[in-house]
Amino acid sequence: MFRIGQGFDVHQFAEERPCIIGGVRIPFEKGLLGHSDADVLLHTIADACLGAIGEGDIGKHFPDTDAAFKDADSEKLLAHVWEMVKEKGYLLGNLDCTIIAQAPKMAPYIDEIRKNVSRILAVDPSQVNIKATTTEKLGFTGRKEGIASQAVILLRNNQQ
Ligand SMILES: Nc1ccn([C@@H]2O[C@H](COP(=O)(O)O)[C@@H](O)[C@H]2O)c(=O)n1
Ligand SMILES: C[C@@]1(CO)OP(=O)(O)OP(=O)(O)OC[C@H]1O
Repeated sequence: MFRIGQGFDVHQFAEERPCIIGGVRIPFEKGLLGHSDADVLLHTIADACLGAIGEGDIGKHFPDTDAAFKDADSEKLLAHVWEMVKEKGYLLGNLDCTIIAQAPKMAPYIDEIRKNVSRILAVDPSQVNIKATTTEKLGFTGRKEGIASQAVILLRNNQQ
C-alpha cells in the first residue's frame, strides 16, 4: 500500500537568528523566526510525513504554546515524526522538496542538506531530492521577508 503526503511551511526572516535550513546552518545576514529553531524545510518534511500517515500536522504534535519546544532542534522533531511513520509500518519511497527563497542562494548547500535529511531519515540520498527556486522578486519571498518550503512524500508499506 502507498501513502502520499504534502507539506508546506513559511518562516519570516529576523535579525539575530540563525538561518538553519534542512539542519544546515546557512551563512546569511538574517535568520528565521519561530518558536523552535524555525527550520522551515524540516518542518515541511515533518508535515508531509504526518499528512501521509493521517496524523495531522506538526503544530498538533509539537505545539508552539509548549515551552518544551522553545528553540527546539527540528532534527529531533522530524526524527520523532519519522519514528511514527516507521511504527505504522511505512518505508520511504521518495521525498521531493522545494525551498522557495529569493535569498540566500541555496545551490552551494543543496548537497549537504540532501545528505543531512537522508541521514535523519536513515534512507539513501537517492530517495531524497532538494531543490530551490526564487519567486522572481515577487511576493513575500521575493521581497526577502521570509522563506517558504514545499514537500511531497511517497511512503510504501513494509509488509509488501
Ligand atoms: N534561493 C535560491 C533560489 C534558486 N536557486 C537556484 O537558482 C535556479 C534559478 O532560480 P529561479 O528562481 O530563476 O528558477 C534554481 O533552479 C536553483 O537552482 C538557488 O540556488 N537558491
Ligand atoms: C515547530 C513549532 C514548535 O516549536 O514551532 P515553530 O518553530 O514556530 O514552527 P511552525 O512551523 O510554526 O510549526 C509548529 C510549531 O509548533
